[in-house]
Amino acid sequence: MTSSANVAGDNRIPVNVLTGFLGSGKTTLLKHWLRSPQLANTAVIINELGAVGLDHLLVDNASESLFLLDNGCLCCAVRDDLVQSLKSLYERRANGDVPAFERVVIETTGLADPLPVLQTLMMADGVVEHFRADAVVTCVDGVNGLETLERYPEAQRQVVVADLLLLTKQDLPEAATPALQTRLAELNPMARLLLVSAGQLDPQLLFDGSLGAAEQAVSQLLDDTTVASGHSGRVNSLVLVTMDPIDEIELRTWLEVVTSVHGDRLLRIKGLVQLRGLPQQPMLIHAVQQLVSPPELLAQWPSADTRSRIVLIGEGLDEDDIRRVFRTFTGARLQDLQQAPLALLGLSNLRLMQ
Ligand SMILES: Nc1nc2c(ncn2[C@@H]2O[C@H](COP(=O)(O)OP(=O)(O)OP(=O)(O)O)[C@@H](O)[C@H]2O)c(=O)[nH]1
Repeated sequence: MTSSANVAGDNRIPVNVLTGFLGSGKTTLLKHWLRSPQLANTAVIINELGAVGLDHLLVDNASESLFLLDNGCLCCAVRDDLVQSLKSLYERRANGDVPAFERVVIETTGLADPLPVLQTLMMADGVVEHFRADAVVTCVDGVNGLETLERYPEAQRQVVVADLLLLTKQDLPEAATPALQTRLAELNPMARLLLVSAGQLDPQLLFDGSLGAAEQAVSQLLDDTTVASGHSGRVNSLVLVTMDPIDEIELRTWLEVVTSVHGDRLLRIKGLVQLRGLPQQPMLIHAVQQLVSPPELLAQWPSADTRSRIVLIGEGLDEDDIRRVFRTFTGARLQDLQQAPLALLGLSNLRLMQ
């Protein structure tokens, strides 16, 4: 089965699950895709870990159908909320409250096991009547991917369930492709594999019938007993929030220090930072394990909130220690968040936002 245009008599709205481990390039791909005319009528659901969702701010979706499911992992205790969200999305579409989208893309958290998400799409009452699971797209980090596959069962399951595997970051000299490709072919020989740089991939692929659909991938995963299941369970996240502007050099130094001190226990940093002397233009920072991306000055803040917000995800991160080191390097006073600052997997509330 392939995209809606090719499924005779099936008028249900196709849903693509976009998954991949932390920092593998999902949002980069999504941003690129949503600029293309083929995906102009696409509703997007972004599921994020951490007490402060940022990805939805960074995706400049031309349509108004962009939703954030934050603070919990779709595959865990909050699965019912995905059902409610899809039902509500469909009702709002029927009532003309949101544009008449023709496709949905769900970007999972980097730690999601995609199987329960797909099972929800395929079986939940109120969902299967209106939506059908289409191709699963999995990003695999071309730099860290091999090691990540060995360390994290989530990453393996994301690969096994894929119809399309995208090996990202091919522009980086650190990209270690051949061994990783061999491993991916072992885990999922059926999936199509493409090499990608900076999210540059034509979304026409979703429509042309060349990909499988999620059903195949799911049955493959259910049959495959060699793939480890579930969450590794050691991962936590925390967020640093401050109203104090931060010196750029101090910020860059802190980034180098925190990534090297915590080594491979630190999986992900992303944040928007208000620099001293530049109140109108936030700096976007990203690190994936020890690879720090060049910080990027954005033209403007994506929302009215101009506080610096930095999300860190890792294994057993000591929040007090990280806050102390951040204060030491930047001098910034950190806020205590109203919501629980440590958003453990699946324990927080899920909500639907526009
Ligand atoms: N050089 C290079 N950098 C990339 C590429 N794809 C993603 N990145 C960078 O990798 C970092 C993480 O990319 P994202 O697209 O945010 O990854 P993600 O999978 O959405 O991350 P999470 O939502 O945290 O799981 C960012 O700094 C991106 O700019 C690529 O193909 N080449």
